[in-house]
Amino acid sequence: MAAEIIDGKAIAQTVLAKARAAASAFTPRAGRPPGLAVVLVGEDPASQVYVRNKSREAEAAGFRSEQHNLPVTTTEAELLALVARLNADPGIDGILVQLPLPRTIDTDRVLMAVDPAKDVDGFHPVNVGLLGSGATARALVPCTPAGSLILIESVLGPSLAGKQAVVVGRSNIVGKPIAQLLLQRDATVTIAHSKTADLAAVCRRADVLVAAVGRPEMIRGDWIRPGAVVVDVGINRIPAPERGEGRTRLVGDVATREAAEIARAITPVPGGVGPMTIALLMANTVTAAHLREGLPRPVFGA
Ligand SMILES: NC(=O)C1=CN([C@@H]2O[C@H](COP(=O)(O)OP(=O)(O)OC[C@H]3O[C@@H](n4cnc5c(N)ncnc54)[C@H](OP(=O)(O)O)[C@@H]3O)[C@@H](O)[C@H]2O)C=CC1
Ligand SMILES: Nc1nc(=O)c2c([nH]1)NC[C@@H]1CN(c3ccc(C(=O)N[C@@H](CCC(=O)O)C(=O)O)cc3)C=[N+]21
Repeated sequence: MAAEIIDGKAIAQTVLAKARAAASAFTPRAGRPPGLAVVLVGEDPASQVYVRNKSREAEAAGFRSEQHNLPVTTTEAELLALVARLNADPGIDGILVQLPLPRTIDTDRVLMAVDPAKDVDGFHPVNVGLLGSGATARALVPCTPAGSLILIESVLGPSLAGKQAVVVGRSNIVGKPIAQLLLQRDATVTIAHSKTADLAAVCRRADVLVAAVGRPEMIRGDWIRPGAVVVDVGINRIPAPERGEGRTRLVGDVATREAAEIARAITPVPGGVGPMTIALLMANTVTAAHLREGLPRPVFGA
């Protein structure tokens, strides 16, 4: 039996509709729209595409939207000065510094300089700590993990009690926060990584399998537990000579076609987690705006 293909694009649209509605109720109450500033250092073409999509969505949601494109030669001091200016701007609720930053810049120092109340990526240690201690009512939760959870919820509902969840990948921006969210929903969580022995066997235990590795189609069909829900966070651009000379295509970390023979449900790439990430950025910006104005936190889940 073929798996349900979880439609991340459609579910992202429902989140975006809620974010737009919350923004249009917020604007007259606060006397200003929610504001989002996206900062890009350098000219990585993939980052340019993502940043442009983020700014476009922010405008469609009725936000004040700023995009700051800085040259690759920008110093850490210059970037910190921009962050300080955005922190001090009362009309800016969300600050996103696109990663990766050039190697000449200390990423942690920049992420720690963002006002935690404006940290719509959820990368500041204050928000990491709030998430880890279960204080999610006040935390800004990272976009990709929050979006992944909504996709899981669309199949299994809010409770993961009794389920085994396996997250492959332990990065601070994806793997670890996803594991925290799954734990909070009462899943029994395993975090696997490059030093894990017999990864295939670990994955085979998963009722919920999240792949956040960055290795094209590494996770094969026979690693999937029959009936599992599979979330493929990976975004890998690989050569696609069948599409013509020099062409490429996007694939995830899971061999989707193989896995779909075994799984209950699976997210596609593209059209799965990626669109959710952008939608949750808009949701987090509206949330930050409400919290900063002392208004009740809006709800964006399924
Ligand atoms: N859809 C979206 O919106 C987003 C997608 N992504 C994508 O998700 C993927 C992961 O991103 P990110 O977390 O930032 O990546 P990182 O490179 O920071 O982390 C990758 C993780 O995978 C682990 N890993 C690497 N190779 C293996 C292996 N052979 N077996 C098991 N584990 C392995 C690493 O282990 P170790 O810690 O031991 O090195 C590490 O924990 C990428 O493809 C990225 O493009 C990222 C952000 C958003
Ligand atoms: N501070 C910061 N925050 C981030 O959230 C962040 C970041 N830095 N750096 C890079 C990663 C990657 N990321 C993606 C967002 C959207 C898609 C997305 O929309 N993907 C589409 C396809 C897009 C395409 O065709 O290229 C999809 O999967 O359907 C993908 C990846 C956010 N990231």
